[in-house]
Amino acid sequence: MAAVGTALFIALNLFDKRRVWTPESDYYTFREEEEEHSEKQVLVLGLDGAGKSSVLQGLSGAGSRTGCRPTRGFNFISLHTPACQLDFLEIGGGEDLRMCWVDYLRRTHILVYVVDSSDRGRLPQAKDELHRLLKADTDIPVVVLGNKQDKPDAVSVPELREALSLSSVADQRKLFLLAAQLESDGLSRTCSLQMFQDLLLTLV
Ligand SMILES: Nc1nc2c(ncn2[C@@H]2O[C@H](COP(=O)(O)OP(=O)(O)OP(=O)(O)O)[C@@H](O)[C@H]2O)c(=O)[nH]1
Ligand SMILES: [Mg+2]
Repeated sequence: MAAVGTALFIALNLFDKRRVWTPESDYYTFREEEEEHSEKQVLVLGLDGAGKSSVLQGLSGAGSRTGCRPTRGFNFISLHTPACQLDFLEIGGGEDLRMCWVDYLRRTHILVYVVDSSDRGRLPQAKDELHRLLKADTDIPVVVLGNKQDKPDAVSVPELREALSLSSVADQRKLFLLAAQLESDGLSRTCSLQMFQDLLLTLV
């Protein structure tokens, strides 16, 4: 049991520090620069039903947003761009999963936080969860997507800024608020997914 525990610890340590073990020598550290250019992690969070999976589906070009089921655990897609590979990790927004969100900030280059702009009753909760994340990591660039702008009861972008208390966020923080609506064919009008992707590439 102890051996398994030790092996697991070493494996986690190696993964975390990006090192490999060579039998004849000490740890060999990967050339970090090389890695940094190739893969960037984008963490996609937000309350359940906000539209995280739909965004990923749109980005992957999989088409219709209809048919997304609630994410019970994780959802992962990779986008290959000329500049780098963007690895998107969505963690489901259910109450049980929100507790582990902060644990994933550490290995992330950008946080995308999706909000259902039409779910007025849960905007205070969306705000609290967002600020919990902002407090847990004070550096990571954040893109807030005010989603479902197509719905008649959706709050406007200035209202969303107010409801999420974004003006209270420190000036030096890289924080963007974009309006989004994912059409049922997977395209977005107010915030084109291409524009969103381009923004992410400027932030990594
Ligand atoms: N009208 C409208 N509906 C949307 C939009 N984006 C997503 N939806 C719908 O909202 C519902 C929830 O979307 P999901 O993408 O599954 O939400 P999620 O954030 O991944 O939810 P969890 O995985 O449960 O955390 C689905 O029925 C989508 O079709 C949008 O822009 N407009
Ligand atoms: Mg989902």
